[in-house]
Amino acid sequence: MNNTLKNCSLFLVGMMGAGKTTVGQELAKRFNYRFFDTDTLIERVTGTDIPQLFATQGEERFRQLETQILGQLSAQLRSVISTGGGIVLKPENWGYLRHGIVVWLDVPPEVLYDRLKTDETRPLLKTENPLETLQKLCDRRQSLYAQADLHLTLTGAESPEKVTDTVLTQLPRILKSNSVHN
Ligand SMILES: Nc1ncnc2c1ncn2[C@@H]1O[C@H](COP(=O)(O)OP(=O)(O)OP(=O)(O)O)[C@@H](O)[C@H]1O
Ligand SMILES: O=C(O)C1=C[C@@H](O)[C@@H](O)[C@H](O)C1
Ligand SMILES: [Mg+2]
Repeated sequence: MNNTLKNCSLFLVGMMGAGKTTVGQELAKRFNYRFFDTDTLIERVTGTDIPQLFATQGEERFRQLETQILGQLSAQLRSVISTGGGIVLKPENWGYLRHGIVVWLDVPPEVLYDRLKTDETRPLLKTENPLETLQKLCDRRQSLYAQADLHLTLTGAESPEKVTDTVLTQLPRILKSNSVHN
């Protein structure tokens, strides 16, 4: 199992609520790799939670910190790295993501809404119509997430373990076709 990734790292991207943190932890366990989560690390270095950080310092500051943390993590080998939903927005972040294999967990906005409707920790969803916000964000980001090496189209009914199994099944094909990692 440890050789499956040829020692490089795996980055999970996708919308908020897609399961990056949940599935990332499971993947790290299966590989016996270290697990990092950019959102958690931002909270740790700032000593603030994400809603508070957005409220006091704004999204732009959050995005700067996100890029800094991603840059540091991109030097890690043998790690699974779950990112924040907006990591794909900055072109420079792709320079870092390209240090590993990038997997897009693509979950319909209706499912994301269902998972997050009672969750208070996503400041971008503090709108009058969070479902519509999710739909718009999905539309706007679609072509950015599509730069991932592996696109998993999910219904939302798959368990985190099942999503993990699917990633593991697909990885050999991705590694074969991705000469950077060979
Ligand atoms: N495959 C799944 N099936 C059912 N629920 C799930 C699944 N994956 C994640 N969840 C649930 O959805 C919620 C959001 O999951 P998670 O925090 O892993 O998403 P995320 O992609 O990391 O979001 P963010 O970008 O905001 O960090 C959590 O309550 C989690 O338990
Ligand atoms: O989709 C986004 O832009 C975000 C997703 C979360 O993971 C956090 O990074 C933050 O709430 C912003
Ligand atoms: Mg997360």
